[in-house]
Amino acid sequence: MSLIPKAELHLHIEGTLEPELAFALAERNGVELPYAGTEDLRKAYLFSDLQSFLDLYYGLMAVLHTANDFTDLAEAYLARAAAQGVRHAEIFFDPQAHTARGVPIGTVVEGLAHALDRSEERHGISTQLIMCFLRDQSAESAMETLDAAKPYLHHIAGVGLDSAEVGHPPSKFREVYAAAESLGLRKVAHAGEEGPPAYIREALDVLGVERIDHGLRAMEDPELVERLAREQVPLTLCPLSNVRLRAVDTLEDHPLRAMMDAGLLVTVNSDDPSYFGGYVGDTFHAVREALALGQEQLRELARNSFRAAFLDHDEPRRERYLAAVESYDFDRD
Ligand SMILES: Nc1ncnc2[nH]cnc12
Ligand SMILES: [Zn+2]
Repeated sequence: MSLIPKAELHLHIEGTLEPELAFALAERNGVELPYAGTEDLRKAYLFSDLQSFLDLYYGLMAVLHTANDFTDLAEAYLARAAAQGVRHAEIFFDPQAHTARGVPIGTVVEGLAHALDRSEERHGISTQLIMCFLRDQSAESAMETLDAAKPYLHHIAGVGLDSAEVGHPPSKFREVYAAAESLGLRKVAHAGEEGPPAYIREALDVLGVERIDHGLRAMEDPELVERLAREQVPLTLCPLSNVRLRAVDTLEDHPLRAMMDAGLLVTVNSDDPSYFGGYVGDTFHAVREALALGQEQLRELARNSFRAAFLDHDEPRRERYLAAVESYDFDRD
């Protein structure tokens, strides 16, 4: 594991649901899970693509009901993240995956916010919350979700776009992103995970996003790479996720190093760490080993994470975090 101070910018809170917590919540809420136990559940974590993961990921959310459940989920993540060197976390959640099951958005946001509000004091991690629209649902549903979130916007920094990518281009969400912008929300979107480079361009040009989540397939389009490098558009890569969801064959084949060499502003993140075999400190360590990255490259990844973070409202904090990256002693790893 690498303890270098870092920001985590691509993390789905529902993807931190560990089997042990899932079973504890199932018992608390009287939910029957279709697995004999935690080991049986873990055995199901063999994915062939994004959709095969999403089916399990949405299914397991059945155990999340009360605000307290969401607090416990976020609290467990923050404790683990702190132990992995995370100093700042911008956390995704999927409101439609809960409202569709009858759990109101207020229950979700207030439950998460309860943990996030005490995160700095308990774990030394500053936090922000990013609400994602499910791109395989309709644009109308996304707009209804934004409307439903209005009483809770003091807890929400931005909007994102996730779920099954292919066939659901960013342009489908033009109006809801415009509405989010007029509410003062920051904008990011998953693009180029399984979808083509054209989706990355659309996310930038049609939605006006400030960061691209994944952006892996940008490497197929040299002109796009040149633009992303010139504009220093942050890409929140998730290498362990890409291996588990078969976007790349092995970690050794991951283009992270090539992307850094091309001058891209890349960050390394865990995506859904409970499902993909590691939290972000584990991910730093894994890419270091697989791609033979040096200390200066790890420092660059950590520096990039704070440069790409939504910390504009508190530049002195960003400077403190960056100073901690520069002075980090790798003997601690
Ligand atoms: N890697 C991923 N891609 C798209 N949607 C997601 N939701 C949770 N993880 C995701
Ligand atoms: Zn993701």
